[in-house]
Amino acid sequence: MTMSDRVAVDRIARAVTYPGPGDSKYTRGVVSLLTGSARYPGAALLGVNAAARCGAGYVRYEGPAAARDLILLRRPEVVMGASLATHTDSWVIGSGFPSVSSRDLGQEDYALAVQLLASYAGNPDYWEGSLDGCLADGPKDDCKDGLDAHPKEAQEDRSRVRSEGHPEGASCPGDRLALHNSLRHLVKGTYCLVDAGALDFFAQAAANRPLTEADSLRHVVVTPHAGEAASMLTICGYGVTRQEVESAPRKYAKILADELECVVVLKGSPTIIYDSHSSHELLQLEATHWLATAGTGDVLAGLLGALLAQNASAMNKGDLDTQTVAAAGVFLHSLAAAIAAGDYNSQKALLTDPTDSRIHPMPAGHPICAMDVAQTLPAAIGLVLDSDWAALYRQSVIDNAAAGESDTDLPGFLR
Ligand SMILES: NC(=O)C1=CN([C@@H]2O[C@H](COP(=O)(O)OP(=O)(O)OC[C@H]3O[C@@H](n4cnc5c(N)ncnc54)[C@H](OP(=O)(O)O)[C@@H]3O)[C@@H](O)[C@H]2O)[C@@H](O)CC1
Ligand SMILES: Nc1ncnc2c1ncn2[C@@H]1O[C@H](COP(=O)(O)OP(=O)(O)O)[C@@H](O)[C@H]1O
Repeated sequence: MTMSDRVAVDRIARAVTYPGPGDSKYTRGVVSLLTGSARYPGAALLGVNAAARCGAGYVRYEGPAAARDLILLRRPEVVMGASLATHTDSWVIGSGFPSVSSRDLGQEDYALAVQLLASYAGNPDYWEGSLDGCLADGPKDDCKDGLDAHPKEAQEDRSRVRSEGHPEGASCPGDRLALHNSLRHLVKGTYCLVDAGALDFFAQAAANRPLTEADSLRHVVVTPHAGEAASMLTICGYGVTRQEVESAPRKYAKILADELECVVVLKGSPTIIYDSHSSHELLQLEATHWLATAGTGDVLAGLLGALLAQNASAMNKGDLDTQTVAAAGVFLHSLAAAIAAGDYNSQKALLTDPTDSRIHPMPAGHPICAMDVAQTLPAAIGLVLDSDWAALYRQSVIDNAAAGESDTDLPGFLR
């Protein structure tokens, strides 16, 4: 039976965190975005902007020169270059891709995309067929910093990937097996947000996965809109149109999540966040409709990637689940849009109980563009951190510390 709940601040506050004195840029979440294309460089800027503005410790970018130039002008804090060899807690793949093809992405980014997507799809062998005819060089060697922040085992995996390179560099079967194993291991401790032009490739790899590999899918969140969900469902063997998904989004979010065994964020109004592992459905009903404008999905992808990175260690310890983190991203996206648009109805509905009859209609705001949503993310995060629910959560952290844990884990303001 499907359990259903509204996405509300009490549910998601746990995934929105303060930095503490023990934090560094590495512990606050390293997110790597493989996004944008010569055709859609703007999508890359929107995603890195969102990731940087919502508190990731470190944002890396990999993509075409047009997007890199644009990003460096607007967000100089973003570090250029990301590969299998670099330390990362999460990947964002696909916003601004027309498709996953060497023609659209260039050979190196194509090779990186297929290896990552196939591995996260629980089908690490799938990339071999996809790379046929693509003469990829070894992974880029220009981004080795940050390795010390990960455990020794993961460092060894990255070193192996570096020295053995892409599949073409690993010619004998033993090398390939070792590389496969390293890729499998790398994707297990990290998270992946799959969006836009990477969704079909991911669905294809996941639909053909061997049953033994389903675990890596637990680390994946996919963010289709109705048209993209219809295409993914068709790949999974359901002949579904966009109109059918739009008319029954809850039904199709569940089918897609169950097929792929990952968290599905089916975007629209409402947005549905479905987790096949818990059979739990979360609904975001109160987003301002000013959000319906080009590029806001790219902002959501960057924001979700950053939240996955920030919460990776809590999720790996089992203290937090991927669906809650995904719901936190959708909530913050809606709240940031409501703030940007001056839509006080939406803001109040998000932060209080919408069935409360004391809520009176208020100004419904004005148009926004996607970059405005990225700009107001810090304010949205501040509101969540100031909410009663965040206070309650902080109190539970204090109580746990008082029950025997060291207070060095507490953020400074709590000690
Ligand atoms: N600034 C940038 O760089 C931006 C880059 N972006 C990037 O662009 C890429 C493409 O993503 P996307 O979502 O724009 O197009 P996609 O899903 O391929 O649909 C294509 C066609 O499907 C139709 N159609 C779909 N939905 C419909 C509907 N509800 N109602 C009616 N028709 C609908 C419609 O075609 P029609 O049916 O009219 O022939 C439409 O032309 C992706 O990588 C994304 O990240 C964008 O984020 C924007 C900002
Ligand atoms: N009518 C609406 N009301 C509220 N939010 C909406 C509405 N329509 C779309 N959205 C939201 O806007 C965003 C659009 O994302 P997407 O379709 O991927 O656009 P793009 O690819 O142009 O970035 C999603 O977060 C979606 O949930």
